[in-house]
Amino acid sequence: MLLQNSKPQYSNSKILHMGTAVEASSQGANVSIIEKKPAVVFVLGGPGSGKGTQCANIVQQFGYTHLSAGDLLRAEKESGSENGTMIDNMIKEGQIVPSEVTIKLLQRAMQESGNDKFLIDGFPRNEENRAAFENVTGIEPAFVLFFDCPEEEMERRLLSRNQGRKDDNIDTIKKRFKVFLESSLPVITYYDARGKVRKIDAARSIEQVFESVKTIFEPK
Ligand SMILES: Nc1ncnc2c1ncn2[C@@H]1O[C@H](COP(=O)(O)OP(=O)(O)OP(=O)(O)O)[C@@H](O)[C@H]1O
Ligand SMILES: Nc1ccn([C@H]2C[C@H](O)[C@@H](COP(=O)(O)O)O2)c(=O)n1
Repeated sequence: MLLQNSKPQYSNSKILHMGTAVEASSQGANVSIIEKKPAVVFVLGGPGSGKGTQCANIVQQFGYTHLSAGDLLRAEKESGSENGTMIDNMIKEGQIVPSEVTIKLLQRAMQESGNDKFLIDGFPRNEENRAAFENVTGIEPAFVLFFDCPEEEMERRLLSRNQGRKDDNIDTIKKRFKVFLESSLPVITYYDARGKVRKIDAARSIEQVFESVKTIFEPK
């Protein structure tokens, strides 16, 4: 098993129901994104492991659309949605928002993008996210990009991120680490058992990490 043999930093170790498919609006065709069988890469790793940073590089070089589940949830909260208070509370506590909410946001963003290849960053975050996405969309990821990074390094990065995020404080960071270990790592283990995990040593410079990432996306 990849996660066990290659000394991971952590060793302990939901978009459309065909019936609820969102119809294309801005792209002209009334075809749901799911029917187009998009390529999906899940981008996972602990808080601060560098997922967003590397996704920006992948977008530039390989033409994917980057969808950050966290960014979509923050934008939904800011939009004054009826779920705003719930989302805000969950984020402050480092907890995971119910799959139904996150999947709807991902579904809409995929539909509106017009693209057919997606980096889904920070999702699935737990078994409920994973199973619901699969059930609702029928989509299996092409692979899972896993950024493996020690907690101390992730903590350093988050505390100096300086983007005004409410959850980048030490109390919430500790809660996020706990949720990552208890709920998110099992999802990575699930995909690893199916040969889908591409693990990257994320404790290096941004440039070094991207060199490794490129080898995964470049055509063989
Ligand atoms: N390889 C790296 N070396 C040093 N700093 C990095 C590296 N990668 C990202 N950073 C910095 O660390 C911080 C966290 O990175 P980023 O936002 O990409 O992480 P993330 O995994 O998306 O975090 P989250 O899950 O909290 O959204 C940012 O300030 C970023 O500039
Ligand atoms: N699938 C997800 C992704 C994110 N969230 C919430 C909880 C996270 O702590 C927060 C920030 O996510 P990040 O930007 O760090 O990826 O957003 C969630 O509930 N479900």
